[in-house]
Amino acid sequence: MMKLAPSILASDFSRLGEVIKETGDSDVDLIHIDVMDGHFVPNITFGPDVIKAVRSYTDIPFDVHLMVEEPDRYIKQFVEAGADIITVHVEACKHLHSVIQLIKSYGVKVGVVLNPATPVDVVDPFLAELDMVLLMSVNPGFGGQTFIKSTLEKIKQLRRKIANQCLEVDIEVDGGVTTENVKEILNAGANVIVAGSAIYNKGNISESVREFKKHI
Ligand SMILES: O=C(CO)[C@@H](O)[C@H](O)COP(=O)(O)O
Repeated sequence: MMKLAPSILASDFSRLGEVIKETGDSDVDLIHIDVMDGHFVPNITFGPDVIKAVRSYTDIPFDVHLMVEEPDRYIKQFVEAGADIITVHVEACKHLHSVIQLIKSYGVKVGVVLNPATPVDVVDPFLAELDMVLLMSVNPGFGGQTFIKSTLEKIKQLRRKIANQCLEVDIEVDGGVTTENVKEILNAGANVIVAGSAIYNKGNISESVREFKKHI
């Protein structure tokens, strides 16, 4: 089952509440929220207070992608703000397994994120403990970049690992996904698609979602 997670990074921040409502009222499965700290990535976005402020605008699950150094310092705040799934970068955690355990201890879903240069094998020791692996298909920090093609091979490798262990771990792909390449990404084995510019740069959100889904 393919899931669509629009990334609000590309949306109009001056009307964030309405954007969340309009997105939630469209045919989407998750709302992808990019949290950037200006250290792990060279950009700054929003923190838990902003997420808390918009949480009541929809019931659609919030998929919170922490591009933050040592994210364990903030997990509790993001859970309290209303995150349903929290993903952390393997490159940003000093003690990755303890961060996974910490997130699970709050009863929310957990995922790890791999940058384009990080090999898929890093998930081997704890794949069975995860709900999702997010493969970045651009270097994190900004929307509107071009999809890195080598991600397709990483998706296939990861799908094989998940199938070999008979697990039900989602593979999410984030960065440069468009109506032109989404089919190839799904065929490689991804089942959760993040799309920012492809959804929010075209005016009406529901129409963009409907149009995007025609290509799946
Ligand atoms: O996390 C990130 C960027 O760091 C992504 O979520 C982007 O926001 C995706 O945007 P598009 O590439 O779809 O415009």
